[in-house]
Amino acid sequence: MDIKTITLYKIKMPLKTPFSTHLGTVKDREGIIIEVIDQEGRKGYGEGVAFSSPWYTEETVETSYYMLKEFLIPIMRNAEIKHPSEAGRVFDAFRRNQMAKAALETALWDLAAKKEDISLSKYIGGQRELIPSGVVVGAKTKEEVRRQIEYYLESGYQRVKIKISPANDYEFISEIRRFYPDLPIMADANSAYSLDDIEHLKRLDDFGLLMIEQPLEYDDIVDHAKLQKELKTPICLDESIVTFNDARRAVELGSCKVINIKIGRVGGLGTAKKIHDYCLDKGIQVWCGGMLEFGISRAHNIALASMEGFSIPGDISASGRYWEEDIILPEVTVENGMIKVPDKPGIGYEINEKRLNEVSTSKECIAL
Ligand SMILES: O=C(O)CCC(=O)c1ccccc1C(=O)O
Ligand SMILES: [Mg+2]
Repeated sequence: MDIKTITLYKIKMPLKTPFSTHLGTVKDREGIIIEVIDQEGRKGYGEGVAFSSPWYTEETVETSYYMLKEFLIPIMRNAEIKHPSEAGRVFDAFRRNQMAKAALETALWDLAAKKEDISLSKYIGGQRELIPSGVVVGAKTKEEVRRQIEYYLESGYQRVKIKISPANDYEFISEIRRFYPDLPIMADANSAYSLDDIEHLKRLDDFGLLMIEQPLEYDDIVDHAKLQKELKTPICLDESIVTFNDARRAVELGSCKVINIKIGRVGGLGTAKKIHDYCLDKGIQVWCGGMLEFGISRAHNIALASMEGFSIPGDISASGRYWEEDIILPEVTVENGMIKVPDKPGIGYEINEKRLNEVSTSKECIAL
């Protein structure tokens, strides 16, 4: 792809409001921004979505940075990648580290679409011009949950996801149902339950949740299959799906009825597309997950969610949901619950250079 240089930025930005799950609270978001430049001066952007500590997956900002610098960028010197769809196979010479791989791979997709002078959405076969948006509430009290939901509904969001655990699930969801009997809600447990909680989880069936996300262990597909047989509420897998074969096996086992696709978690847009195509064929619903991301990953998510199978509103909210000022221009906005898919080349957003520099804690340019 004639790459000349790859620049890695580490950035850090405070969230507008802290985001809590039963696993902890995120106040400041650190991440990696990648800029690839080709011989003709075209620029492609990717974002590393690992967190500062390994609470969601085993990767961190520092481990993905290390992987990028020591292995993924060096292997590009020998591999001669002609199209971004080949990058996944090249990077799979190294085990896992999906978020590091996705950060670089998505930058190549942006660049390749820009070379063809079409939007990334069109480039990957997306069809939607508008995508439905959803918002996630990660709050500590039911009052906070109610206040946030009221605010987001006024802002036009039409689907709400709530973070739950055995300590607050019934309290939070019954409170929401009391005020919003018909609101489409989903609940994300981030592995807060075990099979011992089957009776407890059955009580949630009465609330008519769209789905419950990742109730059991982060690497499980066997116990989820047992649980799905007992629950009316559809199970959606997030953490358990890290590769295409994870998705295939989970579907074959009946571990879930829905899959949350995150580009970072599955190692890139190539695998994300492949999981989408497979699920569309098998009648498994998919939607696009979120990682409290900055604008570049948000833009990649929008392109992905423009594909046919993404019929359920994803965790793709406006830039302003998390940031005082994002690193892209224009920022992502939500109108009547929908996000407009950009039609400009590549990800379709410009980089807000001033903001990027303001929030950068380091910058390193590597020649290829
Ligand atoms: O709005 C978003 O970006 C996020 C949502 C979210 O639920 C999440 C945020 C950070 C880590 C994991 C998850 C998750 O989907 O489990
Ligand atoms: Mg989740």
